[in-house]
Amino acid sequence: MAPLQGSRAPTEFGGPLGAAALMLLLPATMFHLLLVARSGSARLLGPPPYLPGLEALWSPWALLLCLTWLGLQAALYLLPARKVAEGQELKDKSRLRYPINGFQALVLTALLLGLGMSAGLPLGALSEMLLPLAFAATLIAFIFSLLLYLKSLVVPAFALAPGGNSGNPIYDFFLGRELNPRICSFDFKYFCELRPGLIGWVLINLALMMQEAELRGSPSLAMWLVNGFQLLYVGDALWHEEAVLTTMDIIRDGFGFMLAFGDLAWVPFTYSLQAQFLLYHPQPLGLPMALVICLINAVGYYIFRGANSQKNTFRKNPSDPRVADLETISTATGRQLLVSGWWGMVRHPNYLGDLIMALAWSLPCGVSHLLPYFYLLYFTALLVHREARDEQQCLQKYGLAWHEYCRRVPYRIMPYIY
Ligand SMILES: NC(=O)C1=CN([C@@H]2O[C@H](COP(=O)(O)OP(=O)(O)OC[C@H]3O[C@@H](n4cnc5c(N)ncnc54)[C@H](OP(=O)(O)O)[C@@H]3O)[C@@H](O)[C@H]2O)C=CC1
Ligand SMILES: CC(C)CCC[C@@H](C)[C@H]1CC=C2C3=C(CC[C@@]21C)[C@@]1(C)CC[C@H](O)C(C)(C)[C@@H]1CC3
Repeated sequence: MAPLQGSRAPTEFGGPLGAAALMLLLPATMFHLLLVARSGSARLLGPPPYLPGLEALWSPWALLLCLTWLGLQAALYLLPARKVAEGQELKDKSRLRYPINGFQALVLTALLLGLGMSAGLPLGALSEMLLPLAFAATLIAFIFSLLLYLKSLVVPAFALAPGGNSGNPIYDFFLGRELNPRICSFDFKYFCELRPGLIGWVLINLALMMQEAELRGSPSLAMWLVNGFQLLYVGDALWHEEAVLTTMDIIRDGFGFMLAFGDLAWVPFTYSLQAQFLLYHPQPLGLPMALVICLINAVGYYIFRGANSQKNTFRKNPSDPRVADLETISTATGRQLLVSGWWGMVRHPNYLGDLIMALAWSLPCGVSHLLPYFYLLYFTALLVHREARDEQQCLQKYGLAWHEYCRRVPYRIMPYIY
């Protein structure tokens, strides 16, 4: 077993007790949302319409379907890539290599699906299987996290994540002990972060749209908007796949239950909540309102993409002409911090853009129910918490220079508000 030297006190996410609570609360919330979305009243805050028995949750076919999906995405991951990118420098000064072929996986999945559907594959039927599929995905995430935890016990200390190496098994199981678990060149965390869950999310959305077309003759305008916006988001993530290599999930967090469940179950089954709601609760949406919502999504996307690309370009090459004129602060580490452009507006402009898009994804569902706004509420909490975690890390990394950045750019996410 790897020694626990350098282990940190388990303080994030409320320590071991918080981690244990989240491991129960997150799957329970996901099942609550799935049940409520199809109920007549669709009340986010009320009790679930019924408690499903094991026969409604467990289906060997659903498990087989989930495993086939993971197998297909793993096979697409292993195909030759247009580029192989290097990750950030690790503790032992080495850099891992990652295939950049996520967008190719999305296109190939769409082609395979098109072929399947033209041969009579009833994609809409997937919408009837969401409960057993979510159960199977949760089961897979639990077993997978357990295997990852066991694997982490035999790796050298330098391979452990700074946060999930506290010595408390519950906390470490939740946060993840090993930073970059791999078998040969297959990187489990990088694979799960971007492919099965994100592509699965748009697949579920499409299935819900097909089902709506079957029930009502054609998909509603609201369903088109939700599908279009979220496809753009997923397509964008896979197109800019390399950028994920600098996120805290890849650089700092281990791969444990939080990310395994988040990637494989939470993302596909809760991020598709608006489309689930629309299938069972059709909402009228006029063209002028639809145009306003498209504009809100475009503004959000413009800020999100602009901010993320500006930082990535700057981090890759500060003398790139697109960022060379921006004002910066020097830090003791040799790295610089941007203080003008998007990063001079607030300290997390990318979060602001992401939140504006989240609003645009809920608005097509009208304002009669709170349920479709769950994503916006959850995402606000996630990003506020994430911002606090990142702030702490930047303070540790950059010290006085970070204080100076906070002085120059006082707002975190929303100008003049937060
Ligand atoms: N849809 C979803 O569920 C989720 C989406 N996201 C999205 O993922 C994206 C990535 O988010 P995340 O990884 O949290 O954080 P960021 O992309 O904001 O990265 C934060 C890092 O950027 C660097 N940085 C911060 N300020 C500056 C500056 N002024 N100049 C230069 N570099 C700076 C620091 O790292 P360093 O200095 O080491 O480079 C810091 O640690 C966001 O767009 C977010 O909205 C995130 C979580 C969930
Ligand atoms: C289940 C818990 C509440 C927490 C789980 C969090 C995860 C669901 C998210 C952590 C960071 C994520 C990112 C994306 C998806 C959600 C998770 C995995 C992301 C891939 C979405 C698309 C974006 O363009 C991105 C910037 C690539 C995102 C990276 C972070």
